[in-house]
Amino acid sequence: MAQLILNHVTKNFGGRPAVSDVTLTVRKQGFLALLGPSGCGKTTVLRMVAGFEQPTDGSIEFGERRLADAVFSLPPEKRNMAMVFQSYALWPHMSVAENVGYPLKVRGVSGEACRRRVTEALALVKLQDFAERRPTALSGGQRQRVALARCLVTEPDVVLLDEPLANLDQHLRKAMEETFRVFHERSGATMIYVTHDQAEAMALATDVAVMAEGRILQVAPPAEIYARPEGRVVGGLIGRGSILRLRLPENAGRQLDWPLLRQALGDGGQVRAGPLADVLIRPEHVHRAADGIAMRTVSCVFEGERFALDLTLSDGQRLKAYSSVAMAEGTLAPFVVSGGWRL
Ligand SMILES: Nc1ncnc2c1ncn2[C@@H]1O[C@H](COP(=O)(O)OP(=O)(O)OP(=O)(O)O)[C@@H](O)[C@H]1O
Repeated sequence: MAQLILNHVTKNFGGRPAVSDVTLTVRKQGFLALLGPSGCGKTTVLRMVAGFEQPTDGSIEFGERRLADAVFSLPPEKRNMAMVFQSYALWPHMSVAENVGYPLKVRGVSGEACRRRVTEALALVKLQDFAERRPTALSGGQRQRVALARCLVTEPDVVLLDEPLANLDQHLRKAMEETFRVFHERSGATMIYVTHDQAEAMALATDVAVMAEGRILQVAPPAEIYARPEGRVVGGLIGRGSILRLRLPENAGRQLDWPLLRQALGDGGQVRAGPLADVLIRPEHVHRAADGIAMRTVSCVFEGERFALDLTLSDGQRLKAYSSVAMAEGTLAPFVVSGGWRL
């Protein structure tokens, strides 16, 4: 299977750019999550890949094959791709098996071959016992699994998922994430998954691309983008944390350790001369310890497995932390910050 490549792709609607100069390679059999705030152009990227929109500029290739550019666009049905929407788009008058088999019927596959592929696809999403039901007699999660099975049955090269879990509750989303993971492993398809839920993106993807205002800001594997985000927007969007304005020594690297942070965070900031920088601090790097810097607890919220603290520094900046024990609001206590990342 080939790589999917977007090469300086731009899409304007009525002269206004929805997508600007996007260059992106989705490695073969990769699972790319496209993440970003509402209106940043995620769906437009997906629709251009699927063939429902044509780029205003740039090109889209699948391996050696050009799918689209400003003057040419291969029709969607010739791209061997499948798209899954948040609305499921199932036919209510057909049974689950008929819904799943429909794309095969359109392609002229019938009889035993069709039945076998439908059974296999339903087994993959664990719905083999629901073949004769109507979609209306299924839960939201089951309907989404039917939509996945229908997409899988044609063995597409690329699967495009547009916020497929947006209509499901938190518990079901977790269960469906597992289904997507298995689906990706077994199908071997290249997948692009649009979401504005960063936790979902991190849990599922082999690579995360962050978009804002029509542009790609960073593409990296989940652990990499979490540890080393580029800039305030990505740093603020991925994971939890606080972005502080700190004065750092001229020669500071990007990965900041406690001795350096102690100087930068110390009463009023002991580093006087260096430039001001945005520093991302993850809550799991803030611990209560006797040799730390005094911080005041503003709020303490029980989150089940731990407490989430909101702390203030002496200069008024806020810092998030986790704690295994409750802290009374207003308490002044010493905390160590074991790591930070200069954005
Ligand atoms: N057919 C269209 N005609 C005009 N403008 C459009 C069209 N489709 C999208 N846009 C505009 O392009 C921009 C990007 O929209 P898009 O749907 O790609 O964003 P998104 O990141 O998927 O948002 P959301 O997360 O809310 O679905 C928006 O400003 C939107 O209003």
